[in-house]
Amino acid sequence: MKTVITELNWAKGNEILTKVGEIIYDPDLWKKQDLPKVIQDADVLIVRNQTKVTRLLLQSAPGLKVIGRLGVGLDNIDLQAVKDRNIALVCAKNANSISVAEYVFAVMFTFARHPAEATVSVKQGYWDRKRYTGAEIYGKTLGLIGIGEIGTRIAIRANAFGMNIIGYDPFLPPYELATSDFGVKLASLEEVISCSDFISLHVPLNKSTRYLINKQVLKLAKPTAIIINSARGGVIDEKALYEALVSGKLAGAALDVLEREPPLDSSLLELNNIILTPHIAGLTEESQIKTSVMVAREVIKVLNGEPSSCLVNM
Ligand SMILES: NC(=O)C1=CN([C@@H]2O[C@H](COP(=O)(O)OP(=O)(O)OC[C@H]3O[C@@H](n4cnc5c(N)ncnc54)[C@H](O)[C@@H]3O)[C@@H](O)[C@H]2O)C=CC1
Ligand SMILES: O=C(O)CCC(=O)C(=O)O
Repeated sequence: MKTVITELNWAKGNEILTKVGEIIYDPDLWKKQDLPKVIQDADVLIVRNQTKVTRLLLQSAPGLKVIGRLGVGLDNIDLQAVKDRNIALVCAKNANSISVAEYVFAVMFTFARHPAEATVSVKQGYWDRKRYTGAEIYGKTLGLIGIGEIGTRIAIRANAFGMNIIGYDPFLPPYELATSDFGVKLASLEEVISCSDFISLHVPLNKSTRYLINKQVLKLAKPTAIIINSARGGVIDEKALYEALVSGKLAGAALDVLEREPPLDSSLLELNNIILTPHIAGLTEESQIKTSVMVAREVIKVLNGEPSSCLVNM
């Protein structure tokens, strides 16, 4: 069995795969011209979010049986092409949800208390306590757009901090709501945007969510609101976001994901009321060990014809 891993993976997962066959592991392979050649005799292809798994790329791997996704977002994979070829697709369901949830709290607290900025000012010799008067997140309203694996984990934690939680997710199966179990009051997109102090996005990027947060929607937000995007870049219209942040219609944004990664010359880079991180919300040591082991084990299960709870239904 030959497995090709085209992006960064943690050693534990690679060790499991090495025991059952040959592995080619090159964290930069996703951007190399010879990618199609390297995968031509592969049985398994393991990717993260940068490899573009197109119909054309799949054509260069006629014997491909399984694709493993070291994460959960599937927007870099042509799902129809995978289905047409009858290739199994497994993802690391849940493995990075806690890490993303904790990232959301990291940025909410950063906006509420400004620890990094205050550190800079102390190092510069200031002791300006009034300037760094913060705000509590207790009693504030958190609006969740998408209440799946990540959204629910955020809700559980937000409850512990005494936040009010509202959420928009039109695709939740009725039995799951029971979101009251997580303290989420369901509302329309418009209500969530207009009532929230913090708005956090947790939807996949697809046709229904591209530019879900656009100029019209942003107009509804409180001028004091902070928007957090750790889902996918295309979920927010970045031009509209820039205008809202510059004109004071929105107080701030934290973006872990962008339409173009890295952003290079984006006007968002000029802003002071923004936190920008390089797609690391789900990237912790713990989540990545879990991810690498989960994908390796589930890929092997699929190859052995055993059921896998990480198989993507297509
Ligand atoms: N920045 C990072 O490092 C990471 C980013 N992600 C992103 O977060 C996304 C969500 O991850 P999970 O919570 O694990 O996925 P999930 O599939 O468990 O939850 C997604 C939720 O979004 C809802 N949804 C779908 N379309 C919607 C729409 N138009 N409006 C409102 N809700 C909608 C679904 O019903 C579902 O409940 C991933 O697809 C991925 O793109 C995930 C992990 C790490
Ligand atoms: O794939 C990655 O490296 C980041 C995690 C992510 O975005 C995802 O799981 O969808």
